[in-house]
Amino acid sequence: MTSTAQTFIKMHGAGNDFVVIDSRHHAGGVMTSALARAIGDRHRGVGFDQLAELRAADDADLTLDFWNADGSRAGACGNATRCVAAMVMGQTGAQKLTIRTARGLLLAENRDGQIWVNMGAPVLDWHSIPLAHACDTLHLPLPGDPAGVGMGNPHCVFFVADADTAPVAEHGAQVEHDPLFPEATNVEFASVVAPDHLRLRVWERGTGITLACGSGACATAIAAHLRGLTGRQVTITADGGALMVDWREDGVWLTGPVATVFTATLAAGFGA
Ligand SMILES: N[C@H](CCC[C@H](N)C(=O)O)C(=O)O
Repeated sequence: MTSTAQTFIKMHGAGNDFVVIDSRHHAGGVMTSALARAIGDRHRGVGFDQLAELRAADDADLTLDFWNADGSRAGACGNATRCVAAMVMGQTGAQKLTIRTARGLLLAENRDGQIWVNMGAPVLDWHSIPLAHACDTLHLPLPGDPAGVGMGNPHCVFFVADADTAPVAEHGAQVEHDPLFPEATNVEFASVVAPDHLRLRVWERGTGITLACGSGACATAIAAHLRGLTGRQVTITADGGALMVDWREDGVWLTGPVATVFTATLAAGFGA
């Protein structure tokens, strides 16, 4: 891939930014951890919170794989899924898409121009989040009484009086690698604005502070509802914009703004 120029699309969903690479014509895809890390370098590469690679799928409209800026893989990325779904729907005119991801088959729907993605059922058992040992996942044995929720990736959600003053960088970096999370974790700091409105700031595993996180918004909405703080439909005000989460019987639906920034080509030999 490094000998021929590689085209990519820069997109963001509520400021959570992505490099999207369309490898549907390359069986198996082209991305590697080292190349993702090189592209993800905001000084020497392009920069992104996640890189999303599209690949062909036998049993779905497309396959999506996600990488973090440090070159690690992410099992889920709600905002990139929304962005890619909007892009492909724009190309083909499809109103619905099935998307194969590491967490299973997801459904995206265009409802009056708004792209919704069903992120699947939340994971609430300790073993599958995964946690290192059995515990009450709604009240993890950590200072600050966070909740643990899996959305195809692990989330540790702290409810705080005011998310705006939460020590996201310091506390987030520390909790990300707490031994309770054998695969590390994304970390959310949320405060309740109203029974249908949360304020959220996020520290993402493998990336750091981001302006929004779709799976984090879903995990936060689930934890808030299970703790009796909110209903099943919430608006989540992240630093980069507002996301909406609707926990229905068939899964956790997510929507929010989508933007295409530019299309460009990596210089031949980049990352070699
Ligand atoms: N921004 C993404 C989540 C990335 C999660 C990733 N940092 C991980 O390692 O799980 C989202 O919109 O859901």
